[in-house]
Amino acid sequence: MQLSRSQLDTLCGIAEAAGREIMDVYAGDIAAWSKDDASPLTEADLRADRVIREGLERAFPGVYILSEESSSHGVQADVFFLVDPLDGTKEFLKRNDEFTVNIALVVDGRPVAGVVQAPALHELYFAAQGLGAWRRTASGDEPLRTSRCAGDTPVRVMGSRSHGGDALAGWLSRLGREHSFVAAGSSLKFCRIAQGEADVYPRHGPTSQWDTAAAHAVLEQAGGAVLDPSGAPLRYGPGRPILNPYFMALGDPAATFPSL
Ligand SMILES: Nc1ncnc2c1ncn2[C@@H]1O[C@H](COP(=O)(O)O)[C@@H](OP(=O)(O)O)[C@H]1O
Ligand SMILES: [Mg+2]
Repeated sequence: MQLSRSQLDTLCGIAEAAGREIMDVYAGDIAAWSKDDASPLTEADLRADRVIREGLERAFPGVYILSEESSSHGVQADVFFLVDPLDGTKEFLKRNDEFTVNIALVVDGRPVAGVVQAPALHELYFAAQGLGAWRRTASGDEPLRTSRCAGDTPVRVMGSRSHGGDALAGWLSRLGREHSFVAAGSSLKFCRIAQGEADVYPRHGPTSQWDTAAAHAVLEQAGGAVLDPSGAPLRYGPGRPILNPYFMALGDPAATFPSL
């Protein structure tokens, strides 16, 4: 299944509708409670999830949806939507604007299309196989292309605002090259690489499939890659562990960096 341009526009519209729900909650007092894994949940996650599920069911009837906030488990599907209605809930609660709506289409384990919307930043990233990768702002749509990472230039490293730790510090010391470090919440880290503003995002901590799939599609279509510790592209599916392995997202697939 390959999306047409109008189907990709439909996915963008669904993400924007979810973003409006999130911003509605963001405008008021935000009540939060803890999920089983101790991560936070808010009314915004649930409202965005409902809008996305309704939108996808209407536009793509019969296609399975695996969402962080609502899923039937144990389903085997070669074609499915992988959804994180609000990635960066901690950033949302801290009110630093770095949270995103994420919708990916996965076919045979690969994210073939993805939409990442940052409603508070008024940025929309979208991509699909055969249609390229794009960033939409108030100024219009611009095509995304990653940067090449020459060996003699400083490396621009992206990392989590909320999760990092000793493993990241160790990796930076093994990098052995001049570098800058920029923190960002949620899947925006992949998007910054997709738009050529950063080179690499080494993730040494847990993430789930829905945290990465949509932005993975954007980065791949912009010329980058998301690799597991063996150097193979990260893969997705309801039959796989929901937790991703550690990974490295990079703009220049030919660049060499220390292993995770
Ligand atoms: N212990 C853990 N287990 C699983 N996922 C975790 C985790 N700690 C952080 N994450 C994931 O990392 C995401 C945030 O990443 P970052 O810190 O880079 O912004 C969270 O997304 P949510 O906000 O959707 O829960 C969460 O899914
Ligand atoms: Mg998430």
